[in-house]
Amino acid sequence: MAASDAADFSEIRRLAHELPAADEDARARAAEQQRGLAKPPGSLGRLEALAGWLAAWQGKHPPTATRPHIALFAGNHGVAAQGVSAYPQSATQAMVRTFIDGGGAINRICGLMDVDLRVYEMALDEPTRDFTREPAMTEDEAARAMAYGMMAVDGEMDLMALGEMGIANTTAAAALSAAVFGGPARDWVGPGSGLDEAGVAHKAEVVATALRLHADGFTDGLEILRRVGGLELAAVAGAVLACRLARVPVVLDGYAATAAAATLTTLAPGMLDHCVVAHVSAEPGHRRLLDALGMRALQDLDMRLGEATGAALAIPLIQSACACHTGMTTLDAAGVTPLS
Ligand SMILES: Cc1cc2ncn([C@H]3O[C@H](COP(=O)(O)O)[C@@H](O)[C@H]3O)c2cc1C
Ligand SMILES: O=C(O)c1cccnc1
Repeated sequence: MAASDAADFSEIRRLAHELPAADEDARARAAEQQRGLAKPPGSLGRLEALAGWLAAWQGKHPPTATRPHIALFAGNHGVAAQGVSAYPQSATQAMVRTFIDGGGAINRICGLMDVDLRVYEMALDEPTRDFTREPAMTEDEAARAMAYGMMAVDGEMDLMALGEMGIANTTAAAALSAAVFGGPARDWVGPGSGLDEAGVAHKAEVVATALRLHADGFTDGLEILRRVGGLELAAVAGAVLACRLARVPVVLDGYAATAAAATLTTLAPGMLDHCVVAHVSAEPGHRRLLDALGMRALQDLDMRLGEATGAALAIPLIQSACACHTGMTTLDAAGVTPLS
């Protein structure tokens, strides 16, 4: 899909109404196969459901997880000027350089497995506008950022993990979550990369100011994303949409990535059914957001880093689900039958 195909909101809204549904036949075949494997039924717990989920959203049985891909989008935020992060905006660029040099946590995790990690730097010297004063992006900027995220997706990959890097983006995540699901700003903010209590209270004020300013403009998820999101968050949302269209199941990272994806839920029912959330972040808003979305994370590791680290850790879990599903012997072949 070319960026120009989706570079305005009306086209993106149209795409959201043409989403492929799950392949229930593939899911049923997966469930059938699970029943015969050499283990007590249900004993692999959520790994069994993961195999069915992969089959349903890839539209094939058996499912595969041999070509996983990680897209890490980086962008800068004008709202950083409000003093909402423990780190300066320049840390975004410094960390992108670190990822390219191979020294980030995400690089070390990826080094343990065969996964394609790509870092997408989005005009770091042109931050979004401060959304306590005006919308972070114009429609054109937001739609282009979404289209950029869409271009990270192709039908060759069989699993896509999505993450972000952008100083102040947990402030944007809080504003996005509050705009989509309601509730006071203080319910959605947390320390992010390391604010103290006074810092978190100030961050809540900043988010509350933005929510008041934009309240009348929150007409749907795309307007929410444009007003209080960010470039890398719009790219995550675009990639989620493109993965659905390309039949690539998605692993979302932590709070920021999930909040970006959550904006799409206003566009069509079941919008995130092809996604799993890799881990529940220690950033407190993430748990609240998962409850609001009705999603349960795969892991709870007290991590609060972002940069796709949680999503990367979920890849071997999903590969394990697939390996058991496709490679185990059957109860019959093992000569095992239950007593009754
Ligand atoms: C050195 C460093 C590495 C990071 N890797 C991810 N993040 C994470 O922290 C940022 C969000 O936190 P806040 O909203 O408090 O700025 C994002 O860039 C996120 O990916 C990092 C942050 C820092 C400082
Ligand atoms: O969960 C996240 O996405 C997160 C948490 C803290 C800092 N940056 C990102």
